[in-house]
Amino acid sequence: MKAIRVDYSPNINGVVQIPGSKNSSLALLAAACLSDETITFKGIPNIADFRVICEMGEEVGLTIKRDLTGDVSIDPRSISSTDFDSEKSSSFRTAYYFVGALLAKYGKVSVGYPGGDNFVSRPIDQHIKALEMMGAKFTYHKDYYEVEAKELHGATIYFDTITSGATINAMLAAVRAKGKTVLLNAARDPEVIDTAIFLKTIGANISGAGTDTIRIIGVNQLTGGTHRVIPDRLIAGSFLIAAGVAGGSVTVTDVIPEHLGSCIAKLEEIGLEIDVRDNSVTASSTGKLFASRIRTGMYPSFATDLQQPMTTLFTQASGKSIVAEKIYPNRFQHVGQLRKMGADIRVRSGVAFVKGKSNLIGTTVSASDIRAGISLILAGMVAEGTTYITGVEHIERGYEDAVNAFQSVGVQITKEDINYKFNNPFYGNAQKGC
Ligand SMILES: CC(=O)N[C@H]1[C@@H](OP(=O)(O)OP(=O)(O)OC[C@H]2O[C@@H](n3ccc(=O)[nH]c3=O)[C@H](O)[C@@H]2O)O[C@H](CO)[C@@H](O)[C@@H]1O
Ligand SMILES: C=C(OP(=O)(O)O)C(=O)O
Repeated sequence: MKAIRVDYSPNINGVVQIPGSKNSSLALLAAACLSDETITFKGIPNIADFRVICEMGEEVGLTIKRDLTGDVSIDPRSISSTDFDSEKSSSFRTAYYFVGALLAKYGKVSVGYPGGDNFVSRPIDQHIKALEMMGAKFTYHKDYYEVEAKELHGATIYFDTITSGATINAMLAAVRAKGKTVLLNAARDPEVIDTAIFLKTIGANISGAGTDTIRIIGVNQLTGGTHRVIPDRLIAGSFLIAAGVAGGSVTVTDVIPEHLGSCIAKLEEIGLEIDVRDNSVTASSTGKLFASRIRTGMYPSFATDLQQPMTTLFTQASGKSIVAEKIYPNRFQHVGQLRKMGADIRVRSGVAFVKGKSNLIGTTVSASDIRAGISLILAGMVAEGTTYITGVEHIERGYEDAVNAFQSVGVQITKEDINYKFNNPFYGNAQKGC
């Protein structure tokens, strides 16, 4: 079994170059299929989700190639089928974007049910509602669903809840649909804007992305083009939080600081010194960490994907902190693992009450999802002794090389095969039973 090993690493220091955003990349890879020519993307991270999309795409004739410079080219002209393998398409979250992107052109798409990080409930009713209002018909099977539309038409769609996924999916479907689509109560996330900017580059008629009303007028043809993916604000935020947990100073470069607004403001409140430049942000500890509260929300509110690393930071702040998780009220799988390391956290009805400062102790813990994994790496940096984190495959869905990135700021971290350690009495620190 692979595990990430983290040894006590106080006072981290260094610079991390932030890669392209996973969440934008997942939307863009599907959006490219709307084109009638070849698309080139710069900055798509080589994460597990990308690799599975390449495999899934290859099976239906969708050619996705990465060249030696890291650029990814996609040629949608060779698509010969729109029946995606259900197992592969269920191994990540966003296979549903291929429905939105391919439906107008091909009239029928089948994919597996969405996978990705499991927060108990992640409905897709707003995706279904939007596509049905545009004329799509869903048929549900045990492991996959089929979506058909003789002709997709524009519609005025009001989202009952703000959702980045359904906003992007409806936008993809509307680009080649007949007539005008208006999306009301749309998500304003940077990834929505990035997808819209790319689509406009290749000829889509979209206005209003970044506001809560997006208008799309369907077009018949889209050209090729080149687009650079926006930087991953969630990786950047996690490294800034890391400086608070371990102490020291971390600079994240190649970022769009505006995307980190709520995170930066919170870190300042908690006691970190933040220096914002044109395309970099530095977080430095001041030796003080104040207890605080966060309430997650859709952009520009505090991102749910930074809630888990922030919870680790609160374990190191003296006093009582409160974490209200409003997007995924069950996104607290990391809490049990942090408690195993000595954290004092209670969860009630979607709210975590964190009492700090706790002296954490290294042990074997398990990452249930990407950000839970990151929160455990951060905890391992200040825990006494050694922490082993299993569930590495979850972390690798979102990070190309988390170990290398954390090493670059001085964290003592490696990826190891831990089976032999469990069976070897000389490795007393590696405990079983995660
Ligand atoms: C690949 C990707 O981009 N993943 C991100 C995306 O997920 P994802 O796109 O799945 O999340 P959404 O923005 O859609 O979800 C926001 C909220 O809307 C709810 N909802 C969503 C769709 C729907 O049909 N019905 C519904 O009720 C969700 O349960 C959640 O409470 O945004 C989440 C919220 O910022 C992030 O945690 C994920 O990292
Ligand atoms: C929840 C996440 O990812 P996904 O939506 O891909 O499962 C995440 O990136 O934290």
